[in-house]
Amino acid sequence: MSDKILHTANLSVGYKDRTVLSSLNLNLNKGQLTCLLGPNGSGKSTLIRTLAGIQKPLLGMVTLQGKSLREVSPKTLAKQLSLVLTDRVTPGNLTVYGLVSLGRFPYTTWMGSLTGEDKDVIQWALEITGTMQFANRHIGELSDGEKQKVMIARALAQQTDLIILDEPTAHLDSPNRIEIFHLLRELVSSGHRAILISTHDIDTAIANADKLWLVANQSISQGAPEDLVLDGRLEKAFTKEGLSFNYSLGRFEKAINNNGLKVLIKGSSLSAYWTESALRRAGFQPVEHLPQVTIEVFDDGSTRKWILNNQLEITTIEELLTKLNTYENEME
Ligand SMILES: Nc1ncnc2c1ncn2[C@@H]1O[C@H](COP(=O)(O)OP(=O)(O)OP(=O)(O)O)[C@@H](O)[C@H]1O
Repeated sequence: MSDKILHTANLSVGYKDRTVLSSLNLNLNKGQLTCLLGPNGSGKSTLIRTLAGIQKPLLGMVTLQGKSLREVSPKTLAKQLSLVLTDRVTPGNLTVYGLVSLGRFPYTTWMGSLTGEDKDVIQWALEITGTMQFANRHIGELSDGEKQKVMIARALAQQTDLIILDEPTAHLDSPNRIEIFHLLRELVSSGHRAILISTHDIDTAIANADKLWLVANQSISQGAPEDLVLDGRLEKAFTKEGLSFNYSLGRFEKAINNNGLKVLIKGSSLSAYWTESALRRAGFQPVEHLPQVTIEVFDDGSTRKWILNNQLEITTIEELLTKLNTYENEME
């Protein structure tokens, strides 16, 4: 049995008089969480709609479980692929339980009655997504984060090996975003599912995805996040957005024309990491050579201190930044 759940061959996607992405030879594999990253308007939703069979390819083809998507009946498709579209309006008068049970539609009879097995699956979907506690509430009464988890529960109730989510973490706060990514990781860890999500959350995607699909030059580069970081493809894809990738902190930052004080940070503890983060935010330049100021960071797990230019002892990052500002002003 192949590990490939979905495959595209020379696929082009777009609209009648406009190709958005082309030459796409992509794979979604079992046991993998893939994140689709790209700037606004680069074609993520267009690709997702094409992979889900909602929109026709302009060229090439999509293969799902070894069969061309064109030949898969709607009922079979619903047993193989579930789709979560963030901005789709969900009827507020449905209860959470009612919405999640809609996920069982490919399996129920024409009368739509739920069997014991259907009910077990719904129960599992509610439990794993942590939405059981509000099963009887109406969708309209939920927060965005809760609603998003319910939409994922509905997709899970559909029991498909492929789940595609278009921006599932848009509108969510940081803890909820992390929780959703954590849930998606748990879902792929069972080994038989593949999950594709499109997101603007680059840092969380780098930390959690097994693979990235990176929109660049009207096509897509794919690879492990770390490979795309190290060979510079990730940074290149976002340079137009005015972002630069900070390789030591592993995250994107707004590219600034930085003429701040050059600072050498000595130390490799967690405190050194956060010192660098604070210094960059404040406009100082962490450097390896020819510093104007040297900071030694000490951290033995219980006490932290910073020694500025081998003399001045400082106990908080806030105080350190104040001292560096004073130092910089004196030098001008
Ligand atoms: N129905 C349509 N007809 C023609 N062009 C369209 C249509 N829908 C979207 N487009 C265009 O296709 C391009 C890709 O749009 P798409 O929505 O796929 O991008 P996206 O990467 O999902 O964007 P975002 O991150 O902003 O959601 C855009 O230039 C958009 O204007």
